[in-house]
Amino acid sequence: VVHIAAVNKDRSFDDYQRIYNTIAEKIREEDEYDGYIGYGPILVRLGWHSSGTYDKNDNTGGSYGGTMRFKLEQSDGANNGLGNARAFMEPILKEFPWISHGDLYTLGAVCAVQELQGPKVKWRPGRVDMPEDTTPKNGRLPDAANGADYVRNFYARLNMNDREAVALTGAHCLGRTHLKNSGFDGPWGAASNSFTNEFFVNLLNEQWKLQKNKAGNMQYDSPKGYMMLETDYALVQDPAYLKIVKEFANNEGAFFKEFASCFQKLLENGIDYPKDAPTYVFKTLDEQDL
Ligand code: HEM
Ligand SMILES: Nc1c([N+](=O)[O-])cnc2ccccc12
Repeated sequence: VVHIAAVNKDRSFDDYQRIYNTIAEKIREEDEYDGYIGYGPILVRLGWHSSGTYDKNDNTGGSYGGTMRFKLEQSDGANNGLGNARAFMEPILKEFPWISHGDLYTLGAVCAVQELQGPKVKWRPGRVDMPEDTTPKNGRLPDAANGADYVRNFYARLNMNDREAVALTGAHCLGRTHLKNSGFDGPWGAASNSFTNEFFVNLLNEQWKLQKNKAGNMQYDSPKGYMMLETDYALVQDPAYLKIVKEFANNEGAFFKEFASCFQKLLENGIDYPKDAPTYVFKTLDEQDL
């Protein structure tokens, strides 16, 4: 399968910055969502899950076709709860009907990372909505009840190495798990809406206890009420991963640099960009004094 980015000559950087600003202002405005965590984290998850179906072996899945808009993909249990993110995006699609779903879902994720004080993430337009029958089968997204070998294998399918895998999982500094969505619970209090290297600091500094949660699923809990999934904790069980966790815990800049490049790579997996395709770095609201 080949997906060529369609360069829309009628649209400029300003058109996309206007969409960015609309999303960013809506995140700011609707701050009460999910116990005042806000929509940032779930918008990051929407962009990630739109892209996480990619398979490097046959170049299928990924963000290009915007197939997250179809009920088959939405019915994947791993996507439970993302209806809130899609509902957030509905009025944006109405106001800017010219943007593809793939471009919107990935732009929203980049906007959320930047507005939550994360690194600047480069973004390129050109994804084209594909028909429903191109939707990848369910089951391509990862399952949290696994260890390091599974994690390494999963990320390899997305063409991600150890450093990229650790950096991407660092997005678990945002938001939280919800029993009704995934059967995992918490963290309470610690759930944050600012993008930092705290996930790695927590992994190294907290006492973690593997226990059954009230849904009967295994998760790691800490005395402070933090939690880690088994696939999170795998990053300190595997010696190669642990080395990178320590680097990112001690050097937030190194984490930000790696995250910025591999998040863009994740959101663009499977897409061929013509040489005249533009690359955009959006300004935050703060940078525009908005
Ligand atoms: C092995 C890989 C991964 C697994 C098994 C995993 C699993 C999960 C689970 C079970 C949840 C809780 C969902 C809920 O109950 O609402 C979650 C939340 C989240 N994940 Fe991951 N994840 C993985 C990788 C990633 C990556 C690569 C990113 C982004 C780069 C990411 C971003 C997020 C965010 C932002 C949330 C919070 C969403 C919210 O607060 O509503 N995750 N993840
Ligand atoms: N906030 C989180 C943490 N944490 O340490 O705060 C750990 N793992 C998570 C997994 C999914 C979503 C949020 C998480």
